[in-house]
Amino acid sequence: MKMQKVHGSGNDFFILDQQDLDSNLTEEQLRELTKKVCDRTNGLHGGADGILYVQEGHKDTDGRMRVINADGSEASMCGNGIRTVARYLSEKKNLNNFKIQTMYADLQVKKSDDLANGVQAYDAEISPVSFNAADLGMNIGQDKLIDGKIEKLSPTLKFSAVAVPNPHLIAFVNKEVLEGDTLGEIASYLNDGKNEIFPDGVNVSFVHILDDKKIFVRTFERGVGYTNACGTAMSASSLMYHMLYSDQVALEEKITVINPGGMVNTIVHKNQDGNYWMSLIGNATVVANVEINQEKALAGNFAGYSWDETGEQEKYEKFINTIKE
Ligand SMILES: N[C@@H](CCC[C@H](N)C(=O)O)C(=O)O
Repeated sequence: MKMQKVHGSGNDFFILDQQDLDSNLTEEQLRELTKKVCDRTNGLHGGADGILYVQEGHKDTDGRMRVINADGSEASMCGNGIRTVARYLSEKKNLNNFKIQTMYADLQVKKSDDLANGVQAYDAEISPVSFNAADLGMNIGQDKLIDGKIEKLSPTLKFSAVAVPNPHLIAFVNKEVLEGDTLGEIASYLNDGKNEIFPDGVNVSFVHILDDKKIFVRTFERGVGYTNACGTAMSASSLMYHMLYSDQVALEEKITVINPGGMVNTIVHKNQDGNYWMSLIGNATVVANVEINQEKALAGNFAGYSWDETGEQEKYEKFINTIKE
């Protein structure tokens, strides 16, 4: 069974095309395979943040992406991942500008200019956007939360909750809080499977404004934990940056988003019916082409797997070093 090891901003995944399966997978087997392959300790070549499962899409699209988190839970969307799936389908079907079917929307994707030599980039639509508690799976006694307190979580921090369409809880913080333990403490509680605020969990991000139109986003993801980056979180954070700091960034203006794994650019749009959507532009790096035995992998046995590196990771790291200078 073939797979690709990929990443967007260091948020890493295995792309698994249903057409490359040795035999069909049940839903339970897909979840179990993901947990085994992505395990950071005993998984495949250092594991991953999840599996991006690629299937044929319905007639208005050129493919379908399902997002399986490292813990086996399924998410409605993956911003870093859809850029890598866009590249995979672009190269498989010789496309440049097309739509990918996701759980709640068919999303436009297109190839973007390379970020540097050997660092390919794609532009992905992030939508739909909702602030409604029902769409967020949020129970706080009110329908929306925009720059408001949740006393049970923090006496001081102010949060915004937005679904893009997966759920995100976002707070703007200073550098000290950004780098501290509070994010992990709050996110671990909200993803414990028992709390009443987000019973289905939520991706939690702390955002620090670095400069005009430049932010740093650190994310603890539902179903994964801390990741190098979360594309939907960076998009949601960009939207809240525009809404709460509109003097710094207007609609249609490019925002530079830095994260522990690299960077992306985002643009916040508002369409004629008043709904927001974002463009998420960033790398789509193929680290290696992989071959494993599917039956053995389901048992967590990766003996004899092949790992054929593309050389792109070295070029990505060289690019990132120029960003961090
Ligand atoms: N890292 C992804 C988001 C993956 C799903 C998320 N953990 C969730 O459960 O909603 C991204 O780049 O958006």
